[in-house]
Amino acid sequence: MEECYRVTQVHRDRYMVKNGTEELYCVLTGSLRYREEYPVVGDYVEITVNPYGDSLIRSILPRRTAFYRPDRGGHADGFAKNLQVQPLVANIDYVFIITSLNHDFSLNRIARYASMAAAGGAVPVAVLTKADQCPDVEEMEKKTAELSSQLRAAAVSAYTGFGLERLQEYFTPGTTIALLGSSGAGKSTLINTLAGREIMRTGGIREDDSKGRHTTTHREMIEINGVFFIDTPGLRELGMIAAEEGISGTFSDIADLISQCAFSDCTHGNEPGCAVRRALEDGSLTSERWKMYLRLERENRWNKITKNEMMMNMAMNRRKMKEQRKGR
Ligand SMILES: Nc1nc2c(ncn2[C@@H]2O[C@H](COP(=O)(O)OP(=O)(O)OP(=O)(O)O)[C@@H](O)[C@H]2O)c(=O)[nH]1
Ligand SMILES: [Zn+2]
Repeated sequence: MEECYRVTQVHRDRYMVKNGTEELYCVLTGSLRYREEYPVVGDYVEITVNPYGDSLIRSILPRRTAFYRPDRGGHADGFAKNLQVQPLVANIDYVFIITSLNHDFSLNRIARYASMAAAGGAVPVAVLTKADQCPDVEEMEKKTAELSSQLRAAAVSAYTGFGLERLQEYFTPGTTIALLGSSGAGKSTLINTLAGREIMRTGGIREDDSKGRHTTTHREMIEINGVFFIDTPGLRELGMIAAEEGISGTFSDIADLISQCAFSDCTHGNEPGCAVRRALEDGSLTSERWKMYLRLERENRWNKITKNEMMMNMAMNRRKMKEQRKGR
């Protein structure tokens, strides 16, 4: 009997799938393994139910949207290509970028996550938590929304209930929401508040740096009143690396300008016919936005270099260890 299920958990080589209230463990068919097609949380899969043991995932249905692992350029070419197209979660409608309105707040990080979300086809929503700890909530929300026309922003407080009603529009049954945010941002508290009960364990926060401890218990996709929330370790481990494609999505205005520069390798310095400089001069591009674009681009490049260096260091260490073993 073949039926359509949704992947709720991914383990080393077993998958938890769910259909309504029925939950099953599955393994992959040989042909999926052969083609290296692996399901991710949120995927819809066709399975053959085995009442006596693990059921069998026969195929993965086409993904409507996905959130992709950020660009890992800098690795060997073939490897990098694989990583670039590797989805972390699938079939999500919204990505909630959860950032607390205390000193951990970073417009840069929100812009980066928003780029990645949009690149995979989902709508990014910046959920600014702990509004009760911030004196100028409206200002922060405005600044956030101004990052990109694709981005929405809502400041909330799970403690006072402030702003929570603004999230209601996302909670129509059948909607899937991926949660992104650093540890301590308030993901679990928000989910528990919405659910009206403790679904995820919340943790205290270290006073010194406002970074939380990793306290969320390992549940990858949970359903609250027909809405699916995805919170996977994969999403949690996301570094601050943004896909270049995503950056040019959020900064599509700047990408347009750059394409209009007279020289294709324009550095936007003193070249004649530089569309970026023209826009900066006539005020259609603010220097603030341009600087933010440059910073993101620089960090992206920096990440690549350090990744590359890291690989080289690892190779060197392996060689050293081998030599030491031989020496002994
Ligand atoms: N002032 C204030 N504190 C909050 C709010 N929401 C959560 N917190 C506190 O922030 C800390 C971290 O919250 P969590 O919900 O555990 O954060 P998390 O993002 O799930 O963290 P991890 O599970 O580590 O990823 C806890 O001490 C919460 O009590 C809020 O709206 N206002
Ligand atoms: Zn230029």
